Amino acid sequence: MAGSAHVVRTLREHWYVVLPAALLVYFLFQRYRHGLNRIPGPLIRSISPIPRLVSAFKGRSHEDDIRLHQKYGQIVRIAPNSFSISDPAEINQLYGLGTKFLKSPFYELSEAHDEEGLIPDTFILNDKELHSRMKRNAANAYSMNGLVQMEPLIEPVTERLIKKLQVYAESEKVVDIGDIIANYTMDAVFALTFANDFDYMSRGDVLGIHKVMKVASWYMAVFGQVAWSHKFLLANPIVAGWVFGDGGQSQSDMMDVANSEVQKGKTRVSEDGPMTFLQRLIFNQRDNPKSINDREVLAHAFGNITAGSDTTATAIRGVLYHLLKTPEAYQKLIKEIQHASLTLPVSFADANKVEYLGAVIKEGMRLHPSVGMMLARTVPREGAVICGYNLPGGAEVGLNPWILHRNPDVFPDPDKFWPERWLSSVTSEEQRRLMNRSFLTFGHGAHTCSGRWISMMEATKLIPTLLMCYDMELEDGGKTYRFDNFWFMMQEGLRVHLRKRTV
Ligand code: HEM
Repeated sequence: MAGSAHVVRTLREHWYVVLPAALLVYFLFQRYRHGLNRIPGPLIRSISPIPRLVSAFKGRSHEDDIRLHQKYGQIVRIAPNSFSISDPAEINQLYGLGTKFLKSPFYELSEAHDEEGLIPDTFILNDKELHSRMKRNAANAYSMNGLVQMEPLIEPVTERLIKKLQVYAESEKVVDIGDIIANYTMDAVFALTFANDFDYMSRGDVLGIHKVMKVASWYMAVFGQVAWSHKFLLANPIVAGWVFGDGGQSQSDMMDVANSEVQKGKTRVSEDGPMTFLQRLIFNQRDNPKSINDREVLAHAFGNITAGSDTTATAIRGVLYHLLKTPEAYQKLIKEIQHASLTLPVSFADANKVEYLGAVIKEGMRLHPSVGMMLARTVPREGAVICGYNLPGGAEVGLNPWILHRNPDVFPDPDKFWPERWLSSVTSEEQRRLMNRSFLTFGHGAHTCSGRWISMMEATKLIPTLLMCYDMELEDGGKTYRFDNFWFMMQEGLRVHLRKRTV
């Protein structure tokens, strides 16, 4: 006892030697364990997660990561245990249908719990069996047939949008169309999921969802870099309650809308005609009660709201901004829309046939994917070879859509908004196949976005609708448009002049 007390006293007295020595051992361990020092990247990133945390905190990590990839190549050690990949050849290994790479602890920061435990949101599920069952039990609601039945539910929302914009066009006032689009996509996803919306376009963020999403995505982007910290932060119910409150009135308002739609689904007889997402799930439950339980029905429905509103708004804003910044593309698209003789309300089936519209939307989503950080996965226990390097089990790896979409080997002149690159008359089939394989806006494989066709439908209907009603011009050439990267690349300041279109 006396001996160990003496050691402790000596260490304490010589702290100025002991502390730096301990830090040095820690840094050396971080850098050299499993031979990870061979993987390219800045020295500072290999010994501490703090530089990565700072980069994420500033909201510019996509710019830092692009510079790192330009300097170090297709695999970069961006933190001691985290590796960013930019080689499309690795997409299948990381994300393909049979992949052994699970979602990394980064995603634990968006887990939510209720009295029964973890809410089964497919976005965060690492339990493969439950994840596959959840994907299956809602597959028909997200399918093309499901879309056809949901499409009419969006029309009244679009009508309200056009009326609202009309006021700005008549008064010749500049409008922040980006803000209005965020409220439009919220109303639209509520309408197609529950048949009812909360008129965000007139009343603003009445349920507080935009605010919660902003805080949640900031939290995920920053603290996700040190995911172990989550258990001391929002994973603690007291801290979470202090930050988000108890949901109160908003939660009960949403539950009222959901319960009423569930009741309608239970008493509905025919499957024909317009049908909400929620009613489709209730039909599935009626057909096969074991395939989906009540909790799963609601997890899917509320998941649509959080996963499908801001993401779609970000994508549509990105497409519009780049289109308005590129007069040749803008003029060409207007001509193509006129040539196709589309009529209001624009149907998805008709608009989908306008090849150049599809190319514009895809190009906008390429240049501005809604997610700007890597889709992080954990290397399986047995380890893996990635970009020619051995990575140990437990390492975090991923591809970032923002970076991959700027890979000049896949997308020549990558910073240019050039919709023509997607056309078969311009780009070879082989190159387009590579581009399509590398298009990560909606993720890939096992966890690919369930709602991608819903958002494609919204964009494909809305962009021509806006162009058919208005001539649009960016205020000051788009100087007020900006965005930060907090997982979502949400923009601000998409301000435009609107004029009613006469021809
Ligand atoms: C342009 C709009 C959208 C974008 C860019 C987008 C993007 C993504 C991405 C990148 C993922 C995969 C994340 C990962 O692998 O880590 C994802 C997953 C998901 N998205 Fe979307 N999304 C969009 C719209 C929607 C909509 C409208 C819905 C529903 C109505 C939706 C529902 C989901 C769901 C449920 C998942 C989880 C799927 C799974 O993990 O199996 N998304 N989304």
